[in-house]
Amino acid sequence: MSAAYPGVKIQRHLLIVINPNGGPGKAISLFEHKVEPIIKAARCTYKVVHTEYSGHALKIASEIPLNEYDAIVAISGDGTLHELINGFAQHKEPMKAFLIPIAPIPAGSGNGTCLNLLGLKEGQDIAAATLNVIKGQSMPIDLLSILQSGKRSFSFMSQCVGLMADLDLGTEHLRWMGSYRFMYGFLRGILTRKTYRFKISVKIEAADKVAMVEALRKHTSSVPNHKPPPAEQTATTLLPPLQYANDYDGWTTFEGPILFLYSGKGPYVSRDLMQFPVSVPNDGMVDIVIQGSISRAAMWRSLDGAEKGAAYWRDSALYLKASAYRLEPLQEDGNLSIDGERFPFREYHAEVHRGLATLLSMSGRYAVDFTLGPPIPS
Ligand SMILES: Nc1ncnc2c1ncn2[C@@H]1O[C@H](COP(=O)(O)OP(=O)(O)OP(=O)(O)O)[C@@H](O)[C@H]1O
Repeated sequence: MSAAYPGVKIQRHLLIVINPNGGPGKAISLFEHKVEPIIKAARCTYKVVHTEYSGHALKIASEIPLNEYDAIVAISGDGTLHELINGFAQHKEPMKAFLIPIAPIPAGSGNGTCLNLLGLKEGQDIAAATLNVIKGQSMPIDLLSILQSGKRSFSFMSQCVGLMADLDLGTEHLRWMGSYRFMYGFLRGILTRKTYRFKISVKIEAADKVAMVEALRKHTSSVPNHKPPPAEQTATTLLPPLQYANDYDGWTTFEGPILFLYSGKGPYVSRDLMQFPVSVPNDGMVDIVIQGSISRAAMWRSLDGAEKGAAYWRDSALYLKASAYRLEPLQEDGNLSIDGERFPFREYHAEVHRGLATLLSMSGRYAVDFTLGPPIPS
């Protein structure tokens, strides 16, 4: 048994949160037919809760008893994970709540987190995700504070405006299409080729694409870090303070019409798009892509290799790593998507907190390879 469960507690006690409405609406049947037989065979014990309304997962996480569950399993999409993280933030002991690992099982439309944890081949594989529930190890992940109109929330995955927000939030009525709705939204975006005006201020930590790939290689070849969090995380009951909300010393500002800004953690945002190929779970930085206006033909060509991160090397796309940034729309209407959820289209401040939350992972890093090198000059 100890060889089969190296460094891992045997027979975990789990809280299983199922969103019956996520993605194509098959979460309950996936649980009963695929997940439950495996966790029963592994002799895990568990309590099952079905989310009954939007915000229910947040409430569950905000009231979760500490020291009872070894993990929360979310049979859902990324929206439910967003709620669980924000529920932990509202817990009376948030720093301890954040130490409860979350293990997602893909039952939504995008399932970017599962793709990042399990890789492209197994990202939709319910058995592989369930194995991670049973045997995965804690992996600290960075979170971003999002401060908007004085209200603070947390993002674990992505923030986007412009085309990439329109193709997500503007296609919500097409959830039945699964991840194909994102492709439909992109094709619609090619036709309209709409640009947006923003003021974007960034505390840049890295901007050299070749050096960022080298840093990724170093990370992938290092031993994964499953160490418990530093003592200061568990010693305090307070959320980490915002360091840069009023300090813009040394920030860089961009202004002008752009196609989109997409920022976040984790290489895949969907099966068809490796948006942040050099993202690392807990480097304390958010990856930011700012895409300037390009022709319809170039937009069309950008689909080629998008699932392998080909856009990373595109000259028209600025790729930055930052510890904080601020985005201010310079126009009235638009969509702001944070972890796939709709937020008011207003100014916000974003700031990274290193390794604040915890996911379960078999490998201790994103199970994603970025193999494309820079284009050879012609
Ligand atoms: N019983 C319910 N009725 C209505 N909405 C619900 C219910 N339970 C959960 N929700 C809401 O469903 C939303 C979507 O959930 P989820 O993220 O699980 O799937 P998804 O959005 O299809 O997947 P993805 O985020 O990967 O696109 C969440 O914002 C959640 O608040």
